[in-house]
Amino acid sequence: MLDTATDLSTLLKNTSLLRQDAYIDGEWRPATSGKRFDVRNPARGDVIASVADLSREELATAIDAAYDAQPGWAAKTGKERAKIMHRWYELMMENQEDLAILMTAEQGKPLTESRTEIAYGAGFIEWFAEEAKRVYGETIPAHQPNLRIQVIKQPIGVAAGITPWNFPNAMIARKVAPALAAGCSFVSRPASLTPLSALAMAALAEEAGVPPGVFSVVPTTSSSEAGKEFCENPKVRKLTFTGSTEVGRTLLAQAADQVMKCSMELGGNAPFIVFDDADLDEAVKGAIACKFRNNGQTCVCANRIYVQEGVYDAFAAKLTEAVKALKVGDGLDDGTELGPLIEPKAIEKVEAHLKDAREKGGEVLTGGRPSDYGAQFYEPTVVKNATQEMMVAREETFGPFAPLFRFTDEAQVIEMANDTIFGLASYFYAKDLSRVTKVAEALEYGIVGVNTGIISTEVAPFGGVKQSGLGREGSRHGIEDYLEMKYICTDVS
Ligand SMILES: NC(=O)C1=CN([C@@H]2O[C@H](COP(=O)(O)OP(=O)(O)OC[C@H]3O[C@@H](n4cnc5c(N)ncnc54)[C@H](OP(=O)(O)O)[C@@H]3O)[C@@H](O)[C@H]2O)C=CC1
Ligand SMILES: O=C(O)[C@H](O)CS(=O)(=O)O
Repeated sequence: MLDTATDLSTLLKNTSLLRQDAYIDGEWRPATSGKRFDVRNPARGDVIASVADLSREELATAIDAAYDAQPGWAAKTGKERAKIMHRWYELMMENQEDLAILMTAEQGKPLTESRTEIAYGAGFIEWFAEEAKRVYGETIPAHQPNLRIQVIKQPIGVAAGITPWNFPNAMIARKVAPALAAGCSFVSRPASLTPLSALAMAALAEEAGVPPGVFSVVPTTSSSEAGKEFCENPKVRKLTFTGSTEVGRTLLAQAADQVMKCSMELGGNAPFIVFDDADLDEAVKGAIACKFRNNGQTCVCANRIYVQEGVYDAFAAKLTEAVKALKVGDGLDDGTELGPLIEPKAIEKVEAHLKDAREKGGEVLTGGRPSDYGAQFYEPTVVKNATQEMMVAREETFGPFAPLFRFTDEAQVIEMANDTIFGLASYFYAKDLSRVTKVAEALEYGIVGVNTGIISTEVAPFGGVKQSGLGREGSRHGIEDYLEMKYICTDVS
């Protein structure tokens, strides 16, 4: 259990990872105003840190530093950037346990999940360290004998990132890694609920030899001011955001004035489909992993579970039994599988979706109430007889609420699954090869998990279609969003 910043540092082997000042241009700085904001442990609500609360003007100084440092960073060879990034990766993994403790302390997820996220985030730094060496151009046979045509790729310049509280390390790593690999500099504004992970990443980047100004972390509670500075400052050429579609729309509108290149990883409403030829035990395991990872607080969590008529009752019974066995508790305690939700409004959203489902015919099979464990805890919940008319079919729950919908055939379930403005992740369990091929092609989503509930990896292109976002993160594609393509036409006559 945690109750003060002092307690948090006593849990760490490397206490230098607990940083509470901003990291700008290679220096650790308090806000000039002296303002600070509290970071609380969501399991008990106790204050565990007090972090510098920067002004918009101070964010501008970080952008100035990024602008000044970027040419020197881009002038290094890809191999030189890769060497520094590899060292950063190594330091993240050497400090994995302390980074995981910091993450669980501020975000609440079980330590096992925090450890996994640190490896996932570090994996992006390792992956893009290698990609730094492979930013290839091309030559094109010219349309006239006296001309030579080249295409080269160059870093876009200063990139700015705004990230959410649910993956406080990996969402930053997924952006800063391709940016630095491409030769860009990066200013990171973490969620005010979870700044400690970002600041610890900066401490390790500094130790790894990332030059001053190339990577800065600017905590502030003025999120809208941060967004405006990033969108309006002419030195920023790239905005990358992960969070809700609502905020994504705001940022895209703000970035339009400068025609700024944007990457958007936004909201989702993932369908999880169980066909009558599925392995039901495997489907239950996949549903548990997909629905309850991070306590349902991920944009790729199953939000709607569709089960074919012939196996509905059997699947509902098996899933309910497995959900009842999930252990709710403090993320720092061994064996915890479901930690707290991040803040009171998250509890309110789960309660709203449950109330609406009950009013529209839903029947609770397990859970359906806050947990006695503590104010921010909720019993994992399964509801049967869910319908498309319910709120959960339109909105992301972002919590431990699993609604079971019935369907009869492929055409019907594909229509229901695609009936949403979102298009990030989708999942289905089936064995028939023809069915698997046709359904995977028919689902209007950027990501399709087939007979698996976990799709997150740095090696694949992560991103959504429709109103779930723009661009892809991870994979060999992820670096393209931080590069500009230049076409050179030379008359050699
Ligand atoms: N596609 C994806 O990969 C992901 C999508 N999401 C989606 O985000 C939502 C939950 O995450 P949540 O963090 O609440 O999402 P929000 O969109 O509310 O917040 C995301 C980040 O944006 C900041 N922010 C909020 N308002 C503004 C603004 N006007 N201008 C600039 N920045 C702003 C927040 O700051 P602060 O919190 O300090 O106010 C936070 O750092 C869900 O809809 C979820 O699906 C979340 C994670 C990943
Ligand atoms: O914030 C999220 O939900 C992440 O994008 C999901 S994942 O990348 O960790 O799967």
